[in-house]
Amino acid sequence: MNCLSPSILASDFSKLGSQVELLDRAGAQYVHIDIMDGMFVPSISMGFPVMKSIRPLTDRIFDVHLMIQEPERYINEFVDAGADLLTVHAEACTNLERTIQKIKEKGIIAGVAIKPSTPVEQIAGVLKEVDMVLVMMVNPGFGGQKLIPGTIDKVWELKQMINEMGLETDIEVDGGVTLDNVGKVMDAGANIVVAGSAIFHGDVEDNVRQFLSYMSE
Ligand SMILES: O=C(CO)[C@@H](O)[C@H](O)COP(=O)(O)O
Ligand SMILES: [Fe+2]
Repeated sequence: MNCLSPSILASDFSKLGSQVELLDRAGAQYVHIDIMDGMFVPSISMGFPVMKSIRPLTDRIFDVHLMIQEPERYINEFVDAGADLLTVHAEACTNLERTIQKIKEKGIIAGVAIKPSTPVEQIAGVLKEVDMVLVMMVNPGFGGQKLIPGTIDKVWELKQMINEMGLETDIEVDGGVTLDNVGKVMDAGANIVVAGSAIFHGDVEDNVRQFLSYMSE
């Protein structure tokens, strides 16, 4: 199934609650929550209190993208804060297999993410264990960047690998996705689309609807 996951990093934080309600009303299936620790990536974004405060506002899937070093330290806390889907970076884990196992033991959806410079082969060993692979289309750390064209080939490559292994793993693309390039990334094999700055400008509800109608074609 194709799903849209608007990234609230690009939202107006002074009215975060009403913006999340708006995403829900417009039909976005996921809410993408970027967690940055100032170590794995240079920036610091938000944490448990923010997640807890918006959790009662929607039943949509909380798609939590952990850009933090050694994420295994905080899995329990993110689940308690309302995560439905936890994605950890392959580059950030001391023991990737154990981290994924720990997420799955909590009964939620498990994802693994790779940076643009990380080859898909690096996650071949955990593909059978995860529900989703997040392919970064920009270097993680900031919203509003331009999609790096070579990353689309990585999505193709990953899709092929998933098919060859007889799996049905979801592929999420994150960073620089707009209405102009969403067709290309979906043709390459992505079925979950993160969009931040392309959603949070002008009429947010209308932007969500435009993405959704494009993605259902
Ligand atoms: O994880 C990240 C950035 O590190 C993303 O989720 C961005 O927040 C997406 O924003 P846009 O590139 O769509 O503006
Ligand atoms: Fe993200």
